[in-house]
Amino acid sequence: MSASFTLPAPAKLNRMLHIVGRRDDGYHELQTLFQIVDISDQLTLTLRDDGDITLATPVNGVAHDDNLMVRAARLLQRSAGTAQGAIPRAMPGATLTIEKKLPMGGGLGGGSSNAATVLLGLNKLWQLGLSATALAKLGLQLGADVPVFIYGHSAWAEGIGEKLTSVTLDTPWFVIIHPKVSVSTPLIFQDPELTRDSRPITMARALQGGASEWRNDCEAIVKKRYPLVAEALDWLAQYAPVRLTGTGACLFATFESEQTARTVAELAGQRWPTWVARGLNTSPLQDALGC
Ligand SMILES: C[C@](O)(CO)[C@H](O)COP(=O)(O)OP(=O)(O)OC[C@H]1O[C@@H](n2ccc(N)nc2=O)[C@H](O)[C@@H]1O
Ligand SMILES: Nc1ncnc2c1ncn2[C@@H]1O[C@H](COP(=O)(O)OP(=O)(O)OP(=O)(O)O)[C@@H](O)[C@H]1O
Repeated sequence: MSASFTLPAPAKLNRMLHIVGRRDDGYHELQTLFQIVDISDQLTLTLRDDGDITLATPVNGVAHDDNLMVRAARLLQRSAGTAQGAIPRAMPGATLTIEKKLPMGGGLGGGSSNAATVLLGLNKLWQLGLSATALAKLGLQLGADVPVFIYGHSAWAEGIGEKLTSVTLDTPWFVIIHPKVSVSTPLIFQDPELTRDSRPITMARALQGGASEWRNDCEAIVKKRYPLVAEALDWLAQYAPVRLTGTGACLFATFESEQTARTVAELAGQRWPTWVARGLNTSPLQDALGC
């Protein structure tokens, strides 16, 4: 057994996001198209036999025990160590390191993706043999976006983002910019002016796209509360159709040509942190794990 894995934790974009209701527990019912893109954090998971879970590379602003990587590892350890019907057993541990490239709280799902990579990677490193379904169920306890990274495919999502159907999307080039402001997901979802009553549509209709369907219902309120997002969006919209991903703050513009994307990214890069990314239909994580 290999004692160490280095694995990617890619970003996602919400190509569209509609809010169709609110549950009694405050969580929102969504309809969204997730697409994984080819920019990633890089994680290394190394086996240790003393049972400890340690993150050796602290992430700025996130306490060790709150880090979604550490929480994912401990959750898996607890759950596998006390599996129903099995004799409780001593579990191995892991040292985790991360090379963080994705912005935090940007709507690119970085934290959720880190958690998914830890769950899939340690499942293999610890030879647990848990199914993707079991790992996605565990992951959902950590964040609404974890399951899509566990399955690792473009997906139509409903519920709070956990009812996933694999789909195949076009794979354009994206220019992603971070308007240098942090948007709080809970605050946007609590905002009294948020649109929560979009009419549910079918997956087939969503896949046909079109300007009125491929919108993000969080966008108007995020623009209103965060003028820096509005400014960046209006700037980028000069060049191509632009949308917010998740609850922001990141914005993405869609291009058919890599060269045009790179030209616009160069201009954007003079004002904001900017990435050029290609849309994918399968995640580089699943490719690396040979799933
Ligand atoms: C907006 C999206 O990025 C779309 O992909 C996700 O749904 C957010 O996923 P996430 O960051 O993993 O969110 P979580 O950590 O699960 O939730 C953060 C907070 O956002 C709110 N929240 C989140 C997801 C959802 N469907 N409804 C909500 O109301 C809840 O107040 C929650 O406390
Ligand atoms: N490993 C981690 N990487 C990033 N954020 C983490 C991590 N662990 C915990 N967090 C916390 O989670 C918060 C959300 O981070 P994340 O990068 O997932 O946001 P996001 O891109 O907006 O995600 P989403 O699109 O799912 O809303 C961060 O502000 C941070 O406090």
